[in-house]
Amino acid sequence: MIQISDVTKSFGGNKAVDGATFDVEPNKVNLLIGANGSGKTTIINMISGLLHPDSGSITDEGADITHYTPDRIYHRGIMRTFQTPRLFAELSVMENMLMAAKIDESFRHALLPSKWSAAQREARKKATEILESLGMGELGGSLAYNLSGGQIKLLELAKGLMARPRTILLDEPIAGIAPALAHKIFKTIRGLAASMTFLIVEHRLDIALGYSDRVIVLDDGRVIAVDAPDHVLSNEKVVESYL
Ligand SMILES: Nc1ncnc2c1ncn2[C@@H]1O[C@H](COP(=O)(O)OP(=O)(O)OP(=O)(O)O)[C@@H](O)[C@H]1O
Repeated sequence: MIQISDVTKSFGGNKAVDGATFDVEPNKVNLLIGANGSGKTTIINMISGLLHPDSGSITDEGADITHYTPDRIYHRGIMRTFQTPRLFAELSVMENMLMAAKIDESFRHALLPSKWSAAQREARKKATEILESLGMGELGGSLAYNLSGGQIKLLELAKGLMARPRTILLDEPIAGIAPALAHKIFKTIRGLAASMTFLIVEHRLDIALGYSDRVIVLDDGRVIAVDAPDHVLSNEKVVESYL
């Protein structure tokens, strides 16, 4: 479980996150919502090590990761995606997937060509499985710049899964995606939550709530509610601040 405890982060005089405390429960789809500028992405950036809190702490399975660098966070099994996908447009879908593969430490240190090719074969197999599970099995050879907006979002998720994360932080995974594909992305997330933890920032509540287990609501950098998806929209504080 990831625990965010009394975390504060300011940019100049602007308190983006102001004493936020909440848990990211394991094997659940945890949804993080709030108005524009309420601090959601800043929290994702702090959990993934891109930013560090001014005060407060972040723990993962009891370990204090508050000041870990992004690569240490990644090697703990915490993976993130970005609002704007970061792909290599000139490379194929499969090549993008292979770039995201986590090479086992022993292979990195051994530097034996035979081991590298074994690692590559394994990564390619894993990439094929993930692409197929997301209905993108046919697209391995396509150049990333030929993908639709929805397929790009799916590839971003697929790349995230290549590192076999325990926890995955998704920043607006369905922004700008047509409803049918958006539902498909969330259905996939729902299925994966049996063996993985999700913390998802998303504005499209009409879709996201139906696939979430719990909702954390931010207002002006503070957590104002942690509620069940079917109660959150009638929570007075949430209606007042966000809806
Ligand atoms: N690097 C930065 N430098 C200065 N101010 C920042 C920076 N990052 C975020 N902020 C400010 O911190 C506040 C919270 O921003 P953040 O991006 O975390 O909000 P958000 O809830 O993710 O918003 P959105 O829903 O629009 O993505 C905003 O006032 C924003 O302008």
